[in-house]
Amino acid sequence: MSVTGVGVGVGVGVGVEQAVTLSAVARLYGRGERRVSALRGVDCAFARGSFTAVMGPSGSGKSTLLQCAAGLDRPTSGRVFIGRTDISALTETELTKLRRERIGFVFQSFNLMPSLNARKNVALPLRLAGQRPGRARVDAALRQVGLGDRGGHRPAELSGGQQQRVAVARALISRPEVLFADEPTGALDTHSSREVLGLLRSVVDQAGQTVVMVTHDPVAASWADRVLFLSDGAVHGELAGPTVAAVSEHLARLSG
Ligand SMILES: Nc1ncnc2c1ncn2[C@@H]1O[C@H](COP(=O)(O)OP(=O)(O)OP(=O)(O)O)[C@@H](O)[C@H]1O
Repeated sequence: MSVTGVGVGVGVGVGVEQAVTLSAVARLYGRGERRVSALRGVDCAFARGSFTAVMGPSGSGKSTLLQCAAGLDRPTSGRVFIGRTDISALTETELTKLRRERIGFVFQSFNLMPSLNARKNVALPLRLAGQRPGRARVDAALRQVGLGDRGGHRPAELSGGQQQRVAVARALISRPEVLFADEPTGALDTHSSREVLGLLRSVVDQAGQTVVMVTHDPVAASWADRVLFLSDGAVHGELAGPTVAAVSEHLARLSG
């Protein structure tokens, strides 16, 4: 099958070069008069080893797109591929396994377990999958995010930026192909945001993983290779090599 649309190129198929592909993805919520079309037949793809920001006005469908792409939500129609795997065709059990092994997710609110120290938080996804990760592996993940000396600290003993970096280490411990991040810097100050964005950049540049990040912030988006714009549940253009000014201008046009 072939996928067309912004950022994909006419006739480009679901190939090894794409980490994630959405084909005619629609997501309806509610019934009758309360029916909402959060996504209206979105076609897009995210290349392996790329960093994409997804932007758009409030309610344009950004979080829904991320949730469907990450297998956390199911589209009403259309298909989602992680690599060449059609995740729309998987059972819940298969999808859970795929999410554990091939996908990482980072949320705005960190979602760390308050009673566990950083090391235990990072190890948690592997433990839930029935593995017992060695101390060396967990410490290496914490070192990767610059927190090699904070493994024994609980979330309350860490700054917001450090907590988000623990969340990134937790998402990366399974060495996922794709890291999805929904407003990862939304709760952070400028300095901590820069640390987290630098980390996401290095995940792409040094580890060759793929990052897809929803953000409202043109500065955060300027760290990406590409910005994909959504408006009213559909893709409305993209920018390669985004600058803060170009992103702001495009957003103003979409909102205006
Ligand atoms: N569980 C749900 N039930 C009903 N409607 C929903 C649900 N989730 C999202 N929606 C609706 O779908 C549309 C898209 O929502 P979504 O959260 O994807 O937008 P967004 O671009 O991420 O918004 P924001 O920037 O405000 O976070 C909105 O109109 C929203 O109200």
